[in-house]
Amino acid sequence: MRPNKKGTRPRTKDRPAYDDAVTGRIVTVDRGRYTAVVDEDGDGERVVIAARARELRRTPVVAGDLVALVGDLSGGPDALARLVRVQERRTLLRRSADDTDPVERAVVANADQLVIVVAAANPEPRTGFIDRALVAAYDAGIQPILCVTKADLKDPTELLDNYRHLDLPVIISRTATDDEGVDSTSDDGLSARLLGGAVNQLRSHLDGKVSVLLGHSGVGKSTMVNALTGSNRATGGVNAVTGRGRHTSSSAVALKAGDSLPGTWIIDTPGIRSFGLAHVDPDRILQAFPDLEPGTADCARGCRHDRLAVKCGLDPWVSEGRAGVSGPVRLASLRRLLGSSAPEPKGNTQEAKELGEQ
Ligand SMILES: Nc1nc2c(ncn2[C@@H]2O[C@H](COP(=O)(O)OP(=O)(O)OP(=O)(O)O)[C@@H](O)[C@H]2O)c(=O)[nH]1
Ligand SMILES: [Zn+2]
Repeated sequence: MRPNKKGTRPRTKDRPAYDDAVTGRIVTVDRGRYTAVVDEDGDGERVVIAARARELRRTPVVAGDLVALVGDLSGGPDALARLVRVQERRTLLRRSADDTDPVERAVVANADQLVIVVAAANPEPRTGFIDRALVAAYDAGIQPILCVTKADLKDPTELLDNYRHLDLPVIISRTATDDEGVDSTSDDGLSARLLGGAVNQLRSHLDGKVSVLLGHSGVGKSTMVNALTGSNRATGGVNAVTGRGRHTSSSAVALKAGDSLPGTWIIDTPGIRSFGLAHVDPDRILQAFPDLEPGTADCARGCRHDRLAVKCGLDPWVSEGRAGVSGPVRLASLRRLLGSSAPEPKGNTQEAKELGEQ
């Protein structure tokens, strides 16, 4: 019998088409296991654990990714599905380990917003950290939002002066003493009563969107996340499985916010404290400083605008006050970022490493 050529040929050359695949959203990745939500906001919403198909071995899959799943999609305790495809990403937040590391790492896929959380005091806010996060957000095409916590400890006006020129929504949070407050508990079990108005303001920014929260340890991030997601966590479902209580790795975790529109996700990034920017083009860094950018019009061609630049147009731009009172601080910040993404002059490697910690 002659073999039927057509019938034995695989559906595509290298891999089957998986017509029966179901779409899931990755909520976290832990030691080769991918936790996804399928039938999101539907009656059959459930958590499915999957392993990556062999042909995807080299493709990074991160929180926020939309993926195709086949196999056992029941969501039962021992069920293991197979992750066979990653959908094209709308956005991809990336970092490199430090500014000298050319390997870029995917952090979160398909985020709409990056909420940069800093405390007004305790710990002291670092503009270097905010600036790095802004560059990473702009580079990824993600809208940044600045959330300043602990405004009860210190007035954040001076900090915020640095960012007045940016199209940057700012939310100022603090504790409340009266019944306007929302009680919340941090992941370490410390309780705080946050000003309800600030929590609601942040909530309205997050509604219907996928938002990444980024902040140093101790700024009050988990207190805020729990204030936003609390009621939903308590009812179980997705968060009973993906809540940080059971989560041991330091990778990003997507959480559903309680009482919010469908499609609202908060992605917490417990292990990420700094953003190396080795992967970002210096021109993109400059774009994160729209208060300074026009000052480069008079630069010589090829000017790097960094601390070694001669006759850089940014120097008169700032000294003439055209970038406002915060101009000198902003220029110093820009130059730190440019200096560390550009090829380092010899002998400065240590400094670049330290700046990576900012
Ligand atoms: N004064 C004041 N304290 C706050 C505020 N928000 C949170 N805290 C307290 O700050 C401490 C740290 O808060 P966490 O929510 O644990 O901070 P975190 O950013 O999640 O820190 P890690 O869990 O280490 O990542 C806790 O004692 C909170 O109760 C605030 O607005 N004002
Ligand atoms: Zn210049």
